[in-house]
Amino acid sequence: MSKMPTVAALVGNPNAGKSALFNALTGARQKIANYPGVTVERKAGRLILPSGEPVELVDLPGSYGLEATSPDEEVTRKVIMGEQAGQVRPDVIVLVLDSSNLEQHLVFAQEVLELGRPTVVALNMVDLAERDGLTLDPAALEAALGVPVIPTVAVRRRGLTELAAAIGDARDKPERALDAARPHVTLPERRMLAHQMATAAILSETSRHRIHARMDKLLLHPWAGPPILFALLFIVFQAVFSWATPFADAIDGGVSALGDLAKATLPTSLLRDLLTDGVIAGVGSVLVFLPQIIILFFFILTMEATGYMARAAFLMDRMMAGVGLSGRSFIPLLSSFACAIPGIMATRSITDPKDRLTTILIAPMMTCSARLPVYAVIIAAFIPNTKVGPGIGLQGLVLFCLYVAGIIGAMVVALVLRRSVTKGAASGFIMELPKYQLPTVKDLALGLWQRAWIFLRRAGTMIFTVTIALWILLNFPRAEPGQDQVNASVAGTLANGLSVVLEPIGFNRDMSLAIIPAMAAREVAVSSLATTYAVSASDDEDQAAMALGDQLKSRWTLPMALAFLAWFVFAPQCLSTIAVARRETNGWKWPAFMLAYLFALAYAAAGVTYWTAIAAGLG
Ligand SMILES: Nc1nc2c(ncn2[C@@H]2O[C@H](COP(=O)(O)OP(=O)(O)OP(=O)(O)O)[C@@H](O)[C@H]2O)c(=O)[nH]1
Ligand SMILES: [Mg+2]
Repeated sequence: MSKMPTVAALVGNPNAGKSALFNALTGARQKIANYPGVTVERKAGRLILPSGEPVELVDLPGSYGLEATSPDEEVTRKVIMGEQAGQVRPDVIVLVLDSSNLEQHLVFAQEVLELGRPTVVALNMVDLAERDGLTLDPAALEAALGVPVIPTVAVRRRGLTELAAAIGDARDKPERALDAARPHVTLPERRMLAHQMATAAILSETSRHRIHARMDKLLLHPWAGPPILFALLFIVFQAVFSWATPFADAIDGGVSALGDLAKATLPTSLLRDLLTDGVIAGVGSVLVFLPQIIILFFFILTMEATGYMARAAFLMDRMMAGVGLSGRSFIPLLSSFACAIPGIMATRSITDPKDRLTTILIAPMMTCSARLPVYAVIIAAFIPNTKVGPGIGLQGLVLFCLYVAGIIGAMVVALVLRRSVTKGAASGFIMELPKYQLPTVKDLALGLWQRAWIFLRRAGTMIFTVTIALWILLNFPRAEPGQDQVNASVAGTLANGLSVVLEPIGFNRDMSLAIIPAMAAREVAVSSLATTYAVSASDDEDQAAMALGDQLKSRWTLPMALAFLAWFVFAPQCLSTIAVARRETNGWKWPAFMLAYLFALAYAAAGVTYWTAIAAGLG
């Protein structure tokens, strides 16, 4: 009797080791081509069973579920269902699981097994599980899954003969009958089941592995996990203020000493003013925030290195799903806390185009580190350094709230966008969780140094240039005697024009002036305020001696300051972000949309803040 050769397909999560198994099982007998109509590679090869019979083995792209979210996953689903052009339906499914990530891989495994097709499980990477201190019991897993489970180490060719034999046996078995009346299983239920099966399959475990598993149990707990994450972030923002103070004071002292030295040694001239009011006052006012930036990144890098960050993404997945996004958006959004540019670039890992677009559009609302100096200078000047509870400073609390305001704003916008301009179904998401690790001092120091260097380079180039340009625009044309220099200048004229629009939301001339150069880099808002006040006070020795914070206090009211903060939570301040958004979305349409909606939000937020504060009697 002649019949078609048996077809078996390798199915599993990404990185389960499917391709490694495929190579080991088929050796050089491979054919690579594209599936018709898509750019997904079709890899097929010949596997010889122990009986000598040939089997066509197909290597499929990794997948997290049968509800496909990317072209790759779509091919995998279609091949399994027998719907893919150019591929007959496989007779046997070889489900590849990573033993060291068993619980996560068992989620998709359940979906595949529910199809009731002849299936063999390759429990791959048992070497890695053992390295992590975990010994699994294939028999227990076999009992739980109801199909043969063969331990393998693809890269060392362990278990291959057994796997081939099991494929042959499975082919000869009838399809498993399924209970048709079984209710639909939800993703959380699958996760729960996966957890139970994975736990039951553990034969022995070292104490370290057990501790890590316990940590996961707590940190990833659906109720306990989010408050822990929240508390941790809260501590971070408290630390940004309280730890940085002595260092910031030292830098501040150094900068003013340098300014005094320049004033004392150089003859009075416009050039001396450029050096003291422009360069030293402007760049110095931004430099003061180096300690806070370093502290913020110390926490971010530590969370990454220890493996906690991926777990935070995992926790956030459910919340993100609530606004129509997935955990895949979490890492890009989190990177946007450093800077929206790498954040927007990181959205390339999001497979669904509408998910990706939404993530790009909301990324600028994550508080980037360049906004920290603006927040910090205003908070330090207007929010009293008092305690609102044991160990909780009001200043850190306000900073925390500003970050949260950005996040909530982003989530609301995502929700609205996903129901309107970027409508589409939400994609499920499961992520590999890295091992817990202690961060090495060397990596941490290197990471911090890189961040500090980026900040210093910006201060030395972009902020330096913009500050000088602004100083020139503030000093020319020269004022008549008795007239305010800033009002007479080009910059002042521009700002006075702009403040007609911004006055209703509480902005004065100097605030309007500050947000123009801040389009280059947000920190420049601080340096331009410093430069503006240095220029306008240079005739008055008493005023000139005042620190920026005192200047702000004497010229702004509390509602104005709060409105300025609210503006910076939402405003699309930096041109590089717009440029990256253009590049990543291939056109001006979406960046233009982003600019428009962010400006509208910023205007509304500042206005509401201002008038609420006035109504509350804060002014
Ligand atoms: N230590 C060890 N490494 C393995 C084993 N199997 C695969 N690997 C390695 O794991 C990595 C991922 O393996 P792949 O075969 O590319 O995984 P895949 O399932 O084809 O991944 P996708 O094609 O992305 O879905 C590679 O670096 C392999 O060398 C194993 O049993 N033990
Ligand atoms: Mg592969």
